[in-house]
Amino acid sequence: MATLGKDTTSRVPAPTAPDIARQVLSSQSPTAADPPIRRLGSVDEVKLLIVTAVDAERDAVLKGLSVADVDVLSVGVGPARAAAGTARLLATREYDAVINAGVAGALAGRAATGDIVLATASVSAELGVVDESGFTPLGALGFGSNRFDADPTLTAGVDGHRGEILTLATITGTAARADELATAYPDAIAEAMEGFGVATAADDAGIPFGEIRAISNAVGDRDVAGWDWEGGFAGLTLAAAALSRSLDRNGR
Ligand SMILES: O=C(O)c1cccc(C(=O)CC[C@H]2O[C@@H](n3cnc4c(=O)[nH]cnc43)[C@H](O)[C@@H]2O)c1
Repeated sequence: MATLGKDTTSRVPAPTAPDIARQVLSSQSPTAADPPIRRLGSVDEVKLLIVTAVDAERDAVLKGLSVADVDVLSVGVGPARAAAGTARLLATREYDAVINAGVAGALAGRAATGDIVLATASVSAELGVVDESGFTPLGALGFGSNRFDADPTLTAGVDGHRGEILTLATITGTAARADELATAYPDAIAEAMEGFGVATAADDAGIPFGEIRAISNAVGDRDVAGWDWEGGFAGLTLAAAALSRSLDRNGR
């Protein structure tokens, strides 16, 4: 006989791709009441700000850092959260420079999982107009710019692939779009979601900017379950350790 009411049998739905991504990243937007702040030096001495999207990235960076005078904070996923969160942080304390760090997708075999990628510039691949003739960046329309050059001295002590890093509010999930981006941006190595936002806040505050990423996946057909988060986080820790050594050498 059919039973009415709640089914108590164990039909647990399989986790979806977004579920998996959320589990791995445990993405939380910090609130004023709960700032995920860990200071490595005294507040008065802090000069470098490292911004990540999520706590897991922040923790991977902190694992590699051995110098004082650096704040590492997570501000949320996407360019809007990145810009707003970074602007808020830059307003609270005087920083000399800001670095955006996190995992990223590699474009068309231009880097491998775990590789470190250092931005020569952070480029918004979406800010502009799309019509029959294709995409025209906002800069070409006379409204500001789609790209911010990174300060090479900030990441000079870190080994990795150097090139443009694209920022998208929409993650690329098809091979066709990945090909389009690779063709449109021959100097781009990777895509992520925050660099241009952090760079915008840095530009507004008049301080230098850098972007350091470690590859967690290839950009293309959506396969979040196949992303190598741990490989990406491990790369991020290595990059932070190299950054630490160079800051140490510079007497920070
Ligand atoms: O595809 C999904 O359903 C999905 C749901 C929630 C979160 C995600 C993420 O991928 C979080 C992206 C996070 O990591 C950076 N990231 C890493 N790889 C890429 C990429 O190939 N394209 C864009 N962003 C990437 C990004 O900066 C975010 O902070 C997915």
